[in-house]
Amino acid sequence: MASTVPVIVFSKECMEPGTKPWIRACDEIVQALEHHGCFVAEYEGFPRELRDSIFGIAKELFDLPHETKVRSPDSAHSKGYIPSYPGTPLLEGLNIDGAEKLEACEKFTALMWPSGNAHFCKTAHSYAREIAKLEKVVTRMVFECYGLRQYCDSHTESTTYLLRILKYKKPGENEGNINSVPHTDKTFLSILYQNSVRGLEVMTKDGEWVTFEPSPSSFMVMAGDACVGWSNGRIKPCYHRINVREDKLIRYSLGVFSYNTGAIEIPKELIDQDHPRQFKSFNHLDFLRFYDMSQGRTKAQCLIKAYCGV
Ligand SMILES: O=C(O)CCC(=O)C(=O)O
Ligand SMILES: [Fe+2]
Repeated sequence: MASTVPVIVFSKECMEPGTKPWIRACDEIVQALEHHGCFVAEYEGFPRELRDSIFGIAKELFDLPHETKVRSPDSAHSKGYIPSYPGTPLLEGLNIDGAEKLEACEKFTALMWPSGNAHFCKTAHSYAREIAKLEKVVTRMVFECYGLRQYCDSHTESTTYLLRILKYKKPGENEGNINSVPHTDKTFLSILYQNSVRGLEVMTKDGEWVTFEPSPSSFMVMAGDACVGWSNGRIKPCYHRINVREDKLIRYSLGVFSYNTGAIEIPKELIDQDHPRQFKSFNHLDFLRFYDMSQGRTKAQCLIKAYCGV
């Protein structure tokens, strides 16, 4: 039988800490992350105005001339402009680092539109904040499920978010489809949202590739390498790739990636006889520098063991 990725409904009640639906969701999320490294969040409260406007601002952004897009600061770990490369001619991406903060969105908008674009700025910022809110709920549920509520606030306070906006162009006559290298993200958690053009595939525990079925309220939540390390290996990394087969339309995808700006300690509560320590404590941003220095395809693999495994 084909594998499936668990779907978890985030109703209004379920987002209220301590309610029965909350407690049930905590359990389901940890089960999903331990087995598959991912789950689909059906986020019922995702605001309609964002559903209606988010892909419009993505289009507006990529429609800007190349000379404008390259103004985006090109810093480390794929945080600047990702132009279409010869190897991946159909992919283009732009990143807003710290997009949960209004100033970061304002700065980015001013670079792209020196005469201003308030609609872009407001929409990108509201989107990043909304998904950061969802990420915080998921994170708190994971901490609570493991009995680690006392560590959650300091973790959340030192979390920052990168908003990545991606465009996969339709292939021309003699161009093949897009098929990216399977990889894990170097994040704590990644939350992906996309338009109706399928393309995201995640590997389930049975080693099968499962295609994410997009819908206006569906988000793919994936564990990144930092979450694997923090959980002492209980949570699995999520291998994923992009395989766009629908060649008639443009695929837009938005990623909200969480990173911790401080040290990540492996909670002592997650280390016992059955789960001996697998990782040393690590600094997430130093881990990203290690990723930047790693070579070629090894970068795509789950690197946390190589970085701080014991
Ligand atoms: O296009 C997507 O939906 C995902 C892109 C991705 O995996 C990444 O940016 O790490
Ligand atoms: Fe990814």
